[in-house]
Amino acid sequence: MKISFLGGGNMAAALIGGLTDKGFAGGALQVVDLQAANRERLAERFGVRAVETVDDRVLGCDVLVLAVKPQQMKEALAPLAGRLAGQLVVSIAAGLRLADLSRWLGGHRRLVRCMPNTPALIGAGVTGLYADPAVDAAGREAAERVLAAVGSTVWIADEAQMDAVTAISGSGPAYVFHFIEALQAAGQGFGFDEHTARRLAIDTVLGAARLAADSPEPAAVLRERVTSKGGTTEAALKSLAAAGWHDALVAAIAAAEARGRELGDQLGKD
Ligand SMILES: NC(=O)C1=CN([C@@H]2O[C@H](COP(=O)(O)OP(=O)(O)OC[C@H]3O[C@@H](n4cnc5c(N)ncnc54)[C@H](OP(=O)(O)O)[C@@H]3O)[C@@H](O)[C@H]2O)C=CC1
Ligand SMILES: O=C(O)[C@@H]1CCC=N1
Repeated sequence: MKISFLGGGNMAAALIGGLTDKGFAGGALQVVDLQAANRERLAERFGVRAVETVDDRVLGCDVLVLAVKPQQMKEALAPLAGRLAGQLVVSIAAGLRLADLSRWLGGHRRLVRCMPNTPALIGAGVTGLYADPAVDAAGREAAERVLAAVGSTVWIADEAQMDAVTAISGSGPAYVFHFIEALQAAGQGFGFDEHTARRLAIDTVLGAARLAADSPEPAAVLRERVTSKGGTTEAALKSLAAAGWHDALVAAIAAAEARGRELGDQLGKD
């Protein structure tokens, strides 16, 4: 399968890294990016062909992944309008709706909207996918093959819910990294050196996530098992509750979802 990427930034690099790790040959992958530094890094690291503008070789792919920022998409797609035929187009852009992408592409309908996340780089991503009803089973399978190579996949029945996927799992790694930062900073505040504090923080998150993934029990039960009556965890959780931590996190995720819808509304007007 030949895959071209329009945009070679953070997320494209994560996907390309994950795909080459999984045995996709760098020679079957191409990237278009405006930044020479990105092109050089991707070509050197993964052996992909990296070019500044779309050419016939880029268009001669089976799957074209749209990986520019939502605000850059309309302009980036202009040179492609009317030049696509059988290629499956997979957009990873937050907010942008298939109807708008299709219009900007001159009516192309072999379109799948998906939302991966950066752990794709190590094959540990999760991606939500939604296909235009015009996409056949082979098109859905091709999209799934690309994204399943870099983690788990979930098909979403209603395109409107893609903004919620974006808010939970697309942006989600940032919330977890923020949590790790706080755990590590607290450790360093207690006088641990950076390495020790980092290990304590990261291995805690890793272990807890693996336990949650392997356990048939809900996270709430696992949390209660850590929380001895009158103990240290109870003290910490009371402090978090007093600070409104749970509600703040839920509100933050709602803000991300709303921003996705807003991007779709604003950018789709053009
Ligand atoms: N980062 C993440 O965790 C995730 C991101 N996404 C989505 O992925 C997309 C890319 O995000 P991200 O990788 O973070 O963004 P980046 O800004 O890192 O990457 C986008 C790249 O595309 C380049 N570019 C802009 N216009 C064009 C063009 N016309 N032709 C070719 N290349 C172009 C940009 O160059 P320049 O810098 O000059 O503009 C930049 O290097 C977004 O739509 C985002 O919503 C989805 C899931 C997770
Ligand atoms: O922050 C963003 O808009 C993108 C989409 C999901 C993760 N990063």
